[in-house]
Amino acid sequence: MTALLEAEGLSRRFGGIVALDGVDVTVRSGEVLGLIGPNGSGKTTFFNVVTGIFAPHGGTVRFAGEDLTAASAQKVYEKGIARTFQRSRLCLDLSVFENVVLGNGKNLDRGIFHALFRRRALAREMDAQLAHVRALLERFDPELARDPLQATAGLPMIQRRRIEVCRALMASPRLLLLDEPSAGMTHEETRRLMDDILAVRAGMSDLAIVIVEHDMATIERVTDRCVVFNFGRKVCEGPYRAVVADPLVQRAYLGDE
Ligand SMILES: Nc1ncnc2c1ncn2[C@@H]1O[C@H](COP(=O)(O)OP(=O)(O)OP(=O)(O)O)[C@@H](O)[C@H]1O
Repeated sequence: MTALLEAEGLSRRFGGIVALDGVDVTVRSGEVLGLIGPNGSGKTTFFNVVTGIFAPHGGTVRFAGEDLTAASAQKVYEKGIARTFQRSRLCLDLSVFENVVLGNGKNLDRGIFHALFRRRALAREMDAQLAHVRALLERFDPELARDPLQATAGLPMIQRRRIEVCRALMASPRLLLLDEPSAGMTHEETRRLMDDILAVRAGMSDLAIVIVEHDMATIERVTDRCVVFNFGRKVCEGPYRAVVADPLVQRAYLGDE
């Protein structure tokens, strides 16, 4: 598998806190990489720096051979990296369809004149979008696909997570970053969501996924490889079984005693 994302020596500080301290992380095309580590070890900061939310204070980010160091969030997204957030980012007043289609800004941004004077073309595009959203939702949950115009408020957490993942996939990314998808869900809901994500990914063989997750059963089940952070540094990488057996990783989680 070829390298899709190559982060080298990535650093980021917040005042006196060194959230990322020169980490090297490579993500290969088509793999599922688990990014794990104790609270505050820099996992979300890594996502934020890679996706252009925060500029790095050192190091480089290359994606598909292109330098994306300090690129804007919009550019990173256009180049094919999509993400979900730890806390739900849905607009609860909007419908399921509207929430998902927000992820397709790349293709819908035609400007006000298109909307005002090319009404028929716009209607055709909206119909195509609806069909696309429906097809995507169908792969996650036929229940959601049956009524994409239903309100998002009131849906259970697992449906909201599915909508967020669909929104990220609407951009047809090559790399999907999932930040604690199990947050706020039961073990059973997490298992079902991960089953869905893996099933969808089976039809997208080149899609690489990086998943930040505290639920180790999920990490063990879905990842090909793991990278472990502690205090902003990479302490270990390898298959799940090897990393959990590593004394440095055990010390990171359990302390020195
Ligand atoms: N915007 C910010 N401003 C100030 N400090 C921040 C900011 N973002 C992260 N930090 C700090 O950087 C360190 C790493 O945080 P980060 O959220 O990346 O860790 P994490 O591994 O994702 O943690 P968790 O598993 O709890 O989500 C922490 O000490 C955190 O308080």
